Amino acid sequence: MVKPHSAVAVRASGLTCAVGGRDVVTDIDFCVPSGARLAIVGPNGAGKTTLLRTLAGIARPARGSVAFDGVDVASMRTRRRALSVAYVGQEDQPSGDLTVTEAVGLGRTPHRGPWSVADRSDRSIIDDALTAVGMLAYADRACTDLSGGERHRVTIARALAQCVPALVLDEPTNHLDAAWRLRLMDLIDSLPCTVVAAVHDLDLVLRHFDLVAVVCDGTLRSFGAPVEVLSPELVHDVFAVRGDVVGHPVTDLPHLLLTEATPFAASLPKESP
Ligand SMILES: Nc1ncnc2c1ncn2[C@@H]1O[C@H](COP(=O)(O)OP(=O)(O)OP(=O)(O)O)[C@@H](O)[C@H]1O
Repeated sequence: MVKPHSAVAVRASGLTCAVGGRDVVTDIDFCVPSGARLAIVGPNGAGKTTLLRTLAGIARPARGSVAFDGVDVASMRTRRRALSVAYVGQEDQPSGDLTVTEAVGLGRTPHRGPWSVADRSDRSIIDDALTAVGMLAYADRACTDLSGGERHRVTIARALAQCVPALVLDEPTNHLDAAWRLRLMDLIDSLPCTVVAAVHDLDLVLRHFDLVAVVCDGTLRSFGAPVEVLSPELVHDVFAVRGDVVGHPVTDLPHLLLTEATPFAASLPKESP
């Protein structure tokens, strides 16, 4: 099993994130305790990716700051940042020219000195990461010869091999089939690091995350425990759907059922006479 280094607390303070010269989310304040899992939810275009990229230090904040255990991410040198946080984007793909092992091995780069090659410990971590995502049997295959879901699992494995105290994942279940969606969530549950992930499936948020941040209309609409935040009223206001928490008939665990989306056409401007 891959053992990321110890977890960090992630704090956003007065954070405003911009893309294309436009502020997308403003004045975000929250703290994710060390080792906790935060889901970021919101409608399409709400600014989740923009916020995640800023949290991971890939984009600079327009205003405010992000700190890992009190250290400003924007002040970190590239290597220090790569030892602190791994980011997997929504559509990130391993480079086509590499084998699966080589692509996952990129996660070990920040841990090595210049000109050094992967040692036995690196190879063991790479194998563990591939095992965790069910891709060890594909280790010698070219990444070009993989399906979309398999490539995505390799990208997740690269982040696991980075062995960092914070993982930032944009839609981690993208491209995955039903079993791998659940396996990946169980894997994320088992990691000792802090996890921040944008997630569209609110039912997964309810069952797998300690905290949820709802981003809507450019602000942090709500933050807290999923079972408290994802009320029918909020789900209706933010997502324009009906959301009911119901007990699973076999396990009795709470699940969020989404039904009755407000027709989109109803919110289009009427044609003038
Ligand atoms: N490169 C860009 N230049 C200008 N505007 C952009 C750019 N990328 C995204 N945007 C806009 O910024 C806003 C936030 O985009 P972002 O990708 O952060 O949303 P999101 O919540 O992750 O959406 P989704 O759920 O669809 O993935 C959107 O209105 C989007 O159209």
